[in-house]
Amino acid sequence: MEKMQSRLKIGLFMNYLVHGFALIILTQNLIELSANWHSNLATASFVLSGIGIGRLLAYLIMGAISDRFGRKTTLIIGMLSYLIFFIATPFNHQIFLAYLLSIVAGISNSALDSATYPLFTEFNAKSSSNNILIKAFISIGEFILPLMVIFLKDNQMWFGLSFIFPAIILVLNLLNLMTIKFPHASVNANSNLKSQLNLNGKSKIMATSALLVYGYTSMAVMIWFTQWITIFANSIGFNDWSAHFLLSLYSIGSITGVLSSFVLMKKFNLRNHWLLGMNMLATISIATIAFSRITLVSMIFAFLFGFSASGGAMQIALNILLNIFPKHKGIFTGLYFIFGSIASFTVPIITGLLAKFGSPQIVNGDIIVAIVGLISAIVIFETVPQNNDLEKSRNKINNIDSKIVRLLEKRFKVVEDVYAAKKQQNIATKDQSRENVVLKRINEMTNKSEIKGFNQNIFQNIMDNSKKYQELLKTMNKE
Ligand SMILES: O=C(O)C(=O)C[C@]1(C(=O)O)C=C[C@@H](O)C=C1
Repeated sequence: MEKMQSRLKIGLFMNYLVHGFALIILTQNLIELSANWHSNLATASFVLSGIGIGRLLAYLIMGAISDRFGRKTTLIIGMLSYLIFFIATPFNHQIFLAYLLSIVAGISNSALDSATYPLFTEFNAKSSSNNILIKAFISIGEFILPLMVIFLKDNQMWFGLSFIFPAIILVLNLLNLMTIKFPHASVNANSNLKSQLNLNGKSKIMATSALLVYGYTSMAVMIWFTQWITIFANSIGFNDWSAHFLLSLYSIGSITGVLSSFVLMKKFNLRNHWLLGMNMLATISIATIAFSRITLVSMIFAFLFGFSASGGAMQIALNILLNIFPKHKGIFTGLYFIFGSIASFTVPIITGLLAKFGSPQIVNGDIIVAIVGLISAIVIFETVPQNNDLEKSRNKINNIDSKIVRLLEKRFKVVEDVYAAKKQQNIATKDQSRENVVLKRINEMTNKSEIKGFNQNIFQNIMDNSKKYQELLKTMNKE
C-alpha cells in the first residue's frame, strides 16, 4: 500500500513536470511551428489563446466528471489528451488543427487539475500539502524545456523531439498509473463527506467568495509581475542585466517559498496564518519595488515577492476551499481555476490598457491587485477556522483503522487454517488455555499500564468473534 502510494504520488508529480513543458512549449518553438503552419509569428501566437479557451470550456465539465466518475478516469482523460497534443503538434501543418490541438492541451490541463488536487486531499491527513509541491514540478518542467530546445537547435536536431520527450514520459506514466488502485474518495481518510469546518451559511458564502476572488488575484498578481517587471526596471534606469535578473530572483524566491510552505504545512497547524502572512509580504514587496527604485532593494524584494506571491499560497487557498466542499472537490477545483484562467485572459488586456500611462502605472496596478488579494486573505482568515486538531486526529485514526482492518482480515484468514486443522483432528473450537496465552502476551506487549486492560478486552472480543467465525464455517461446510 505504501509503495502504491509513492508510485501514485510520483506519477501525479510527473504529470505536472509534463504540464510545465506544455505551458511554454508552443512559445519556445514558435518560429519552427509558424513555418509549419505557413503563417507569420503574430498569427501563430494567436494559437496560444486556444489553451486558455480549452481550460475555460473544460474546467467545470472535468470537475463534474472527476466527482462523478472518479479521479483515475479524469486523470487518464487528461493524460491521453495531452499525449494527442504532444504527438500531433510537431507533425501538423494546418493552423486550424493547431488551434484545435491547443484547445485539447487546455482540456488536458483542466482534467489533470480536477483530478490531482482533490486526490491529494484524499490520501491522508498530511497529503494535501503535496498540492503545494505541484507548483515546484511545474517550475522544473518550465526550467528544463528551454534548455532542451536550445540543445536541439545547437545540434541541428529536429525541434519536434522536444514534444516527443514529454510524450514518452506520458506513455510510461500512463502504464504506471493505470496499474495502480486509487484511494476511493468516499471511504478514504479525510474525505468525510461532511465538511468539518462547520461554517454557518453567511460565513460559508463570505469565505467561498473570498476564496474565488483569491483564485483570480493570486494568479493575476504573478502574471502581472512576470510580464512587466523587466520593462518597468528598464524604464526607471536599471541596467539591462539587473532588469532581467529581477525575474530570476523572483523564480528562486518562488521555489524557496513553495518548499517552505510544503514543510510548514506538513509540520504545523498554521495554514490560515501562513496565507495571511504571505499576502502581507507580497503586498509590501510589490509596493517596495514600485517606490524604492534602488537596485539592491528591488532585488531583495523581487526574491521576497516570488517567495510570497508565488510560493504556494494559491494552492493553500484551494485546499481550504476543498475543505469547505468535500463532496464536490472536482467541481470546486474547476471553479477556482476558472477564476485563475480569467486572470490569465484579462491581465494582458488590462496591463495593455495601462501601458498608455507608462510602466510605473502598470506596477501600481499590481499593488492594487495585491491589496485585493490581501483583503480576501483577511476575510478567509476571519471566517474560516484553522484546520482544527479534531479533524487532524480523526484523519490519523482513519489511517490507523484502515491498517487494523487489513490486519484483522489477515488474522481471520489464518483462523480459517486453524479451523481446517481442528476439523481434521476433531478438536473443539474453544481453547481456553490458548486464549490465556494470547491474553498474557497482549498484557506483556502493551507498554502503557493504563491501557493493558483495554487491549485485553479488545483481544478477548477478537477471539470471541474468531470462534463465531469458526462456527459459521462449520455450518457453511455442512450445507
Ligand atoms: O488458536 C486456536 O485454537 C483458535 O481457534 C484461534 C483463537 C484465536 O482467535 O486466537 C480462537 C479461539 C480459541 O479459543 C483460541 C484462539
